Amino acid sequence: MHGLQLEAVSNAVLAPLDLSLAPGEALAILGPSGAGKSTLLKIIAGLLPHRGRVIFAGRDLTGVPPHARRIGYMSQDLHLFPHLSVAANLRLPLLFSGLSRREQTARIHRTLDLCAIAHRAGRRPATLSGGERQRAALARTLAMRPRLILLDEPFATLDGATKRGLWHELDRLRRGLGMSALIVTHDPEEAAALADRQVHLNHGQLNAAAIGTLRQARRPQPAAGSAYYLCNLHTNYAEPQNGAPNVLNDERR
Ligand SMILES: Nc1ncnc2c1ncn2[C@@H]1O[C@H](COP(=O)(O)OP(=O)(O)OP(=O)(O)O)[C@@H](O)[C@H]1O
Repeated sequence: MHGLQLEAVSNAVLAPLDLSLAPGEALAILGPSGAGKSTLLKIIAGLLPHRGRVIFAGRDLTGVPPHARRIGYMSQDLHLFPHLSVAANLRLPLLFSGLSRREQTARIHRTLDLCAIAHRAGRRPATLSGGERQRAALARTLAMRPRLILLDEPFATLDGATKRGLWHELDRLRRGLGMSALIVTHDPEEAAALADRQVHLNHGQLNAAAIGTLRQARRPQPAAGSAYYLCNLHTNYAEPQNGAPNVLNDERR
């Protein structure tokens, strides 16, 4: 099974960069404002033109529209539709999923439950607190059960206690659903809470010297005989052996 591979990806902001992400692995992207972190996520999500190749699960995504990438993307702005209820916001990505209406409804309720926001299913986003909106946006990102999620400063606007609670829940959910993640953050504590590895981006360039491992014990182990890679080397990993219960095993498709 393959994860994410970026091969010489570049645009006006980013210098050509190579990056690999193993299935089930979470990578934090740190760096100063204007470094190109959001730009990188938007390229992977299919929202910006670029040079080079984005390969996910063995498939070259060149020309593949965002909704067909099976990649969840949550921007800093959340982009919840204000005229729709929380539940209706979750239904939108599912319209492309091939699920029947009944299956969509079951998925929506299950996901709202998982994100502890089911009690706000009928509310419009403007009537929610900041933390509730973040949960709703996260639930929408997870509704289609993407194999990779791209989170751009997901909890930047929240207070410390709310943020820490959500870190824990997101980490549990991500592992339970077996998803990989790229998480843009300015906060080293958030990186440590959510990611297995981190990279630093500066002036559109990956800083290999600052690449580090955050969670040695929880990181997916390299396949026998393969060299552990950091930034520019590609290798195949074995499936993650994190021992986390798969809370949605029956839903993976
Ligand atoms: N639509 C755009 N048109 C022109 N320039 C842009 C556009 N979007 C971003 N940029 C520029 O690209 C550079 C990188 O922006 P990006 O949003 O990727 O940075 P970032 O690392 O995510 O910053 P921050 O941490 O402040 O969110 C910045 O100089 C920014 O001004």
